[in-house]
Amino acid sequence: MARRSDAFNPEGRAPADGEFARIGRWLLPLADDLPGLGDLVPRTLIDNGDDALAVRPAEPLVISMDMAVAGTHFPAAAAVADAAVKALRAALSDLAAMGARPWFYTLGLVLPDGLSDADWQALHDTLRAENRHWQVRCLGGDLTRGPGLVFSVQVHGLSERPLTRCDARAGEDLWVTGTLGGSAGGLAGLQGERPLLPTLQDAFYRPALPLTFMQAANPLLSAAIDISDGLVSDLQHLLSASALSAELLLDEVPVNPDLLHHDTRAEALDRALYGGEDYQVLFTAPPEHSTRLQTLAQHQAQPISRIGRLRANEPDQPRQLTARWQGRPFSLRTSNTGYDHFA
Ligand SMILES: Nc1ncnc2c1ncn2[C@@H]1O[C@H](COP(=O)(O)OP(=O)(O)OP(=O)(O)O)[C@@H](O)[C@H]1O
Ligand SMILES: Cc1ncc(C[n+]2csc(CCOP(=O)(O)O)c2C)c(N)n1
Ligand SMILES: [Mg+2]
Repeated sequence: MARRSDAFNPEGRAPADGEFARIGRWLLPLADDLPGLGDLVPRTLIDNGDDALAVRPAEPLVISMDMAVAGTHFPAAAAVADAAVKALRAALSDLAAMGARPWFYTLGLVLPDGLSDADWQALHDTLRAENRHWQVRCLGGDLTRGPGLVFSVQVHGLSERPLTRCDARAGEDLWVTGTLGGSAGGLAGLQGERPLLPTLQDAFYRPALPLTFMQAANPLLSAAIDISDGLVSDLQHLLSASALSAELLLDEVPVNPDLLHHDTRAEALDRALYGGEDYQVLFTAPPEHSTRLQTLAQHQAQPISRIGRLRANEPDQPRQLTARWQGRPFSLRTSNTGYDHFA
């Protein structure tokens, strides 16, 4: 039975709008049981509210941390609840890439002055809805005041067989989930560079993670990586880790169709290849699994596209990434190594 400290029952000891009261009112309840969580409920030994959490995982624990900073990962003017969803989904996407099932997360929050009760309520309600949607709970975290919004989300997942970036093999197919480029289109809209379509704004703030599909497909796959920096950049991470070359078939790349309201096909393809933050998963699998993968994807209404093939590196040659588009060789900007926070 988990032990729970009642240190956060302020009962007149702490100011009603102080740190402890806010944690008690808005954050601790995010650890509450959710209907339908079933055996995913962590067996906690020491619950949230103490100095630290203690848990006993029944399977290998898969851990990843992601930060989201106002002005860097989302516009400084973003609503706190929108930013929270993006931060949580970006973090959970690493569990999708590992083929792991989410267990719980911990949440570091830096909040600016002047957050209203309505903002807190929206933050709480949104995270509760996210928890229910992804079948996950927030079991702890940290809260401080600072000059702007920062989220630091550490996700904890479970998997008997976490997928890596380094186990792809020559001759296997390259696949990607969902559609690409929508998040970059949404960001361009939010920044006033093009009209803002609600579907693209959603692609930016609320990426549709392939979590369920990746858990079910895990036994059929050899390697995977989530697309945070951009398809070309993240594919190169996978190729480096697996010491392989690849050819991309650009006509098969699932460009978000809503981009075509305002982009040419070439502009939309560019966002799909280099935009990043779609938080879809690029994965590899032997060709003999392709029918099973397509059937599984259909059952789950999860779009997947086969976008290329892996091959061995030429002897004494560096890894190569080539592409074809509309019947012709297409020159990729392979020097585009994705979003670099310090370049
Ligand atoms: N401060 C740090 N201390 C130790 N290791 C770090 C630190 N920052 C990053 N790393 C490690 O570097 C690797 C790459 O980190 P990165 O944040 O780029 O992860 P990613 O999954 O490739 O991208 P994303 O964060 O967009 O999901 C990870 O394995 C991560 O654990
Ligand atoms: C305001 C604003 N400006 C630019 C971007 C674009 N951007 C920021 S981080 C990142 C890669 C993933 O980040 P990380 O490697 O930290 O996980 C990208 C494509 C944005 N989202 N918001
Ligand atoms: Mg990642």
